[in-house]
Amino acid sequence: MKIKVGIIGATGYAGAELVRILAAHPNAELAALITQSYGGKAFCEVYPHLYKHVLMDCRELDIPSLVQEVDVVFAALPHGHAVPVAREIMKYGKKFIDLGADFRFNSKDTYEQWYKVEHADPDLLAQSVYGLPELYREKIKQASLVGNPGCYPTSVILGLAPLLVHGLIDTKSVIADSKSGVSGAGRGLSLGSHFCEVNENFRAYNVAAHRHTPEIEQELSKLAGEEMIISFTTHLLPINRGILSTVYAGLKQDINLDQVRSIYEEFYRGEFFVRLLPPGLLPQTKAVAGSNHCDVVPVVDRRTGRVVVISAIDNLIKGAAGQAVQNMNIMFGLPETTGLDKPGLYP
Ligand SMILES: NC(=O)C1=CN([C@@H]2O[C@H](COP(=O)(O)OP(=O)(O)OC[C@H]3O[C@@H](n4cnc5c(N)ncnc54)[C@H](OP(=O)(O)O)[C@@H]3O)[C@@H](O)[C@H]2O)C=CC1
Ligand SMILES: CC(=O)N[C@@H](CCC(=O)OP(=O)(O)O)C(=O)O
Repeated sequence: MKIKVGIIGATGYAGAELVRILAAHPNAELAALITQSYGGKAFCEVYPHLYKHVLMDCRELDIPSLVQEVDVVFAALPHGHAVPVAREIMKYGKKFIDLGADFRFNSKDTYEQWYKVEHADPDLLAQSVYGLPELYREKIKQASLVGNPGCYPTSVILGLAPLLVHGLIDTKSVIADSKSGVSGAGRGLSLGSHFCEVNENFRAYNVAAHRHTPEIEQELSKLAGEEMIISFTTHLLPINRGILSTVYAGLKQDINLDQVRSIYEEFYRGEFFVRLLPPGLLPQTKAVAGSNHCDVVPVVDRRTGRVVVISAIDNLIKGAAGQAVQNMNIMFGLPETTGLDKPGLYP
C-alpha cells in the first residue's frame, strides 16, 4: 500500500525537495502538486531536474477535491498561510505536516509576537506536535498535525540536547552562531539573494532579532527544565545549501572530552540521521548536502571552561523536506529511514 501525498507549495525550494524525495519513496505516491502561480504547467517545466521522474502537472488548491485523493498533506508555504488550509483539510481526517512556522510554537503569543501575524486557530496549534523525531518520536507516532522544525533550530537543538538533558552547561551562557546557504531564503526574488549581493560575500543578518530565536529557546528550555534565553546570530553564506552552527556554552563541571563524547554517543545511539563524527573529523556543509543527516561534534575547551558544539545539516533536507518525510514515515508506521537512507553528494 502506498501513502497518497499532496504538497501545497510544491514549487518552492522546500516543496520541490519534498517532490524529489517522495518521487523516489517506495511507500509514497505523489497525488497532487499544488501551486499558486503555475497551475496547469508540467512540474518538470518548473523544475527540469525532475524531468522523467515526475510527470504530473501543477494545479491550484481545491480542498474538496484534494481531500478525496490524499492520505497526508504537506504545506511548504509562507508562514500564516498553512493555518486555514490545515483547518479545512483536517476536518476530513487527513494528516497534515507543515514545513513553515505556523504549528511549531507552544504559545500563540510568542508566534504572533515574532511572526507579526495573528494565529488564526489556537486550538489547532494546541493539537500540533513539534516534529523533531529524535526528541518527540512517540508523540509524532500519535499525531495528526506536525509542525516541522525550522532549519536553524534543527541544527542548534540537536547540537545541544545531550548537554542540556545531562545538566552540564550554564543555561545562561549559550551563544549560537549559525550560517546558512541562500536556498534558506526560498525561491522568491529578493534583493538580498541576488548573485552580486551574495557571491564572494559573508554577512550577518537579523542580529538579536531572528524569528528562530524563540523556537530554539522553547525547545532548549524544555530540555533544560528551566527558561532559557540565548544569543543567536545568523549569517548568509555564498553557497546554495547547508547550515553550519557553532554553539558555545560554559561547562558547569570539570568534564573531559571523552566523557562528553560518551554522553553524545549514548544520547544518539540508534539514531541513523544524527552522526557523532569520529575524533579528527568536524562537521561541514558539504558532508551533509543532499542527505537527511545532522553531523555533530562537541569539543571541550579546557582553557576557557566552555564546550563548543559544531553541527551541520542540509537546510532543505534535515532542515525541511527530509525531516518532514521522516515525520510522515513515523506517523504512518514505516521505518523512519524509508526513502531517506541515501548519502549526500560530494563534492
Ligand atoms: N528554504 C528552506 O531552507 C526552509 C524553508 N522552510 C519553510 O518552508 C516554507 C516554504 O519555504 P521555501 O520553499 O523556502 O519558500 P519558496 O518561496 O521557495 O516557496 C514558497 C511556496 O509557497 C507558495 N506560495 C507563496 N505565497 C503564497 C500564497 N500567498 N498563497 C499560496 N501559496 C503561496 C509558492 O507558490 P508559487 O511557486 O506557485 O508562487 C511556493 O510554492 C516556509 O514557511 C519556510 O519558512 C523551513 C525550513 C527550511
Ligand atoms: C538564509 C535565510 O534567509 N534563511 C531563512 C530561514 C528561515 C525560515 O525558513 O524560516 P521559517 O521556517 O521559520 O519560516 C531566514 O533566516 O529567514
